[in-house]
Amino acid sequence: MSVPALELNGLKKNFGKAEIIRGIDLSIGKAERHAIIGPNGAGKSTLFNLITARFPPSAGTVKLHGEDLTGLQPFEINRRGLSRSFQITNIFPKMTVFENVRCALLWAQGYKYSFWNFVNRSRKLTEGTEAILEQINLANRRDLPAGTLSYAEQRALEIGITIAGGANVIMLDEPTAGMSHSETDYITDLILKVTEGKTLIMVEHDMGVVFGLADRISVLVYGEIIATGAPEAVRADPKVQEAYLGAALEAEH
Ligand SMILES: Nc1ncnc2c1ncn2[C@@H]1O[C@H](COP(=O)(O)OP(=O)(O)OP(=O)(O)O)[C@@H](O)[C@H]1O
Repeated sequence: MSVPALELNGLKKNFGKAEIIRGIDLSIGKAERHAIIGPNGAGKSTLFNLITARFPPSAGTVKLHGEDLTGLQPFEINRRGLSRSFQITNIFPKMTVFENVRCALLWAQGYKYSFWNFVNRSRKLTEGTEAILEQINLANRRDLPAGTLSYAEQRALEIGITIAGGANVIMLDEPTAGMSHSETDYITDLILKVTEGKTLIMVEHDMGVVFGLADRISVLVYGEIIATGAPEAVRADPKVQEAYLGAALEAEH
């Protein structure tokens, strides 16, 4: 069997006496699209923060392509091919769309705040930026300040920033939160396109998006995964219906 893209073993997180993540084992394959769903407060964001080393775990390990990430800094994990977005919009509103993506590419390539003269001359960087703008359908918006884009376009830009470094494991935290139906469909198609051949790990509350995108789903309830499997198997699981999905699907209608 090939090495999983991401592997969690016995992962736990306590805040003080509160056990928030209570022993998670999960293996996510290469090029798999995996959704993590569950009620508010179940620990989904905390789990994301553990995987990306924003929080140190209280116990357990996270492995990326078989390599234990214990003790690494978030940027070191990023360099190993894992990139995440945040629930909050994370763009520079006064910079143009083009500059936002170029900046993300620069970071990915290890540049910091200097070298602007060099940057202007760097054809490779410009071409890389243009390729990402095409992928996220924002080529015709390239010279606008990012803050003037529509909400859905800003989220698309954020996805562009997340994929800019060429990571092969992409983590998206509620990518369609706050969107209309048409915006949600638009972003779902975009995610399918830009994660082709990559591993996607996504927290999402919109069940239409989850069932449209995910190869497998894990259901997190009170810090534990109560079910993992293909969408239809998870949907039919009585434990999942009782703990979450019954209410979540009803809320959609
Ligand atoms: N830094 C922290 N210190 C203490 N408690 C925290 C901290 N971060 C999260 N928690 C608690 O951990 C629990 C899980 O929170 P988390 O944000 O991970 O849930 P979630 O599943 O992402 O929720 P939502 O769907 O609402 O975003 C909550 O009870 C929260 O109050």
